[in-house]
Amino acid sequence: MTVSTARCKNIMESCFELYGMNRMGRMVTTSRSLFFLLLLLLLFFCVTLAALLPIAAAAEHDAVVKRLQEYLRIQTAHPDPDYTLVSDFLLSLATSVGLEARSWEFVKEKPVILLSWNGTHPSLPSLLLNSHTDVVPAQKEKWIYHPFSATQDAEGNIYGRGSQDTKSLGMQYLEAIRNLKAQGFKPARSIHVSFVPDEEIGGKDGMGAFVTSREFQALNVGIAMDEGLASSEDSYNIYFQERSAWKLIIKATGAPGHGSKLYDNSAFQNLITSLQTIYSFRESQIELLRSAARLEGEIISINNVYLTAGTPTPTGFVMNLQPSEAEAGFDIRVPPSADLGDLWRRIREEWAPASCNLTHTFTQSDPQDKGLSTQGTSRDDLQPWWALLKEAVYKANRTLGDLVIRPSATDARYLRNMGIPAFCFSPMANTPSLLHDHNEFLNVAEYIKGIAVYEEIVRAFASYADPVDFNQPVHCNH
Ligand code: MET
Ligand SMILES: [Zn+2]
Ligand SMILES: [Zn+2]
Repeated sequence: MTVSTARCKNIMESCFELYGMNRMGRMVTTSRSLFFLLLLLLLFFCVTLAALLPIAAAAEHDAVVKRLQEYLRIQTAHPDPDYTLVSDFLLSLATSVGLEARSWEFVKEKPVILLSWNGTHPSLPSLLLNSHTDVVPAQKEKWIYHPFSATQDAEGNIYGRGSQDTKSLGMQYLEAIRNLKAQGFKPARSIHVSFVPDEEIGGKDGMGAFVTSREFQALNVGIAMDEGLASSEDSYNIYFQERSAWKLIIKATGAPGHGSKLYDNSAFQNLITSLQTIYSFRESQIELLRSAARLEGEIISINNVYLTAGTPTPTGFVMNLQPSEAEAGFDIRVPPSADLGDLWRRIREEWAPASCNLTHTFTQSDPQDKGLSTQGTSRDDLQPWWALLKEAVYKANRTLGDLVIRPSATDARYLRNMGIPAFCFSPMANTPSLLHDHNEFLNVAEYIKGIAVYEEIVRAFASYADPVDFNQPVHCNH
């Protein structure tokens, strides 16, 4: 036998051994061959898993997107929101996530839905995650896609009324909880996810009715999260107070007359005198913004939302008649620090003085609401939650801006008015703020990152045990 033949034989023997066979073809159970067999099996298992995992992840991703789209497709715009469909949708989601579901009509046909995950230490004050189910109307002819189609474009942007305000947030809460459950997390505090109606029309019959109920009291809410605003930058916006919304109507009366006649004290002249004073005040506030002396939540904004006057005909207006009445509607936003006495005086004496035949009324936001919404959670009330929140967002590899005053209103004002600290935070960064605008959208990747952020927040808040509230050891499932 030559050297090369001998080597060849040895190699063949090794190969047979590898497959557990000797030269006679009988099975030989050597520990080496068993090891290799197991290694092969393991390799097969890993390859199969590696092939299947992305398929499962893609299916899960699709399911997450579908749930958001389904919610966005429910028509909940005022004046005719379909709260019945929303209730059915949310109650069925509660079952799939494994949450206890309750629904109350504190006001008929305006359901408040509450989905709860009971904590291991239910005596601890609970965490409330709030969003609203209603949306503002949308002019479909001004949108690229139908505002209730929830169309996803090639870049992954999902268009829909409510995609920022606030259907995405409601779904992110539930997706985060779904994931935490899958990870085996056990909250120490109970977590309640509320879906309330009518926020966009003042919230009186929604959160307003809910916070004054016995059912709400029984929840013993210690900390709440509500809607924030998208940030066009890399860091998220976060709010701890908000401006209150006043809805002012100014009416002018004046002498009617022929369209050709020039005279003083026409209704339009009186209204325009008022508008000039208002617009010069408005300019002073814009200047504070321009010069960066104040942030948007720190100035008083006033904007016209309608103007009405004239004598209508079936095809337009009578064109040679000066009307005896003219009216303007305004949206005013008032920061908590504003001198309310001064604003009242301004309205009475400068914007709608009786001497110019002007009168004013308020709609939707009543004087009580002004008192209510100017009360904010102080920075002190927000400890330890603010520290926990910052850490949670950091853990999710995202960044958070400073705590500031939100320019527009939310239902959090009802909670703060009950003494409950509340943050307004929607995890939407690198996103233009398009709430109430045409073509409201949210990118799906940003939406999914937001779920991870809320996972960390819920984990941190629900695990936190204040020694004052609680003197037994809490199992914190970090
Ligand atoms: N969130 C809406 C807004 O700020 C409705 C608030 S009602 C006071 O306009
Ligand atoms: Zn909103
Ligand atoms: Zn809104």
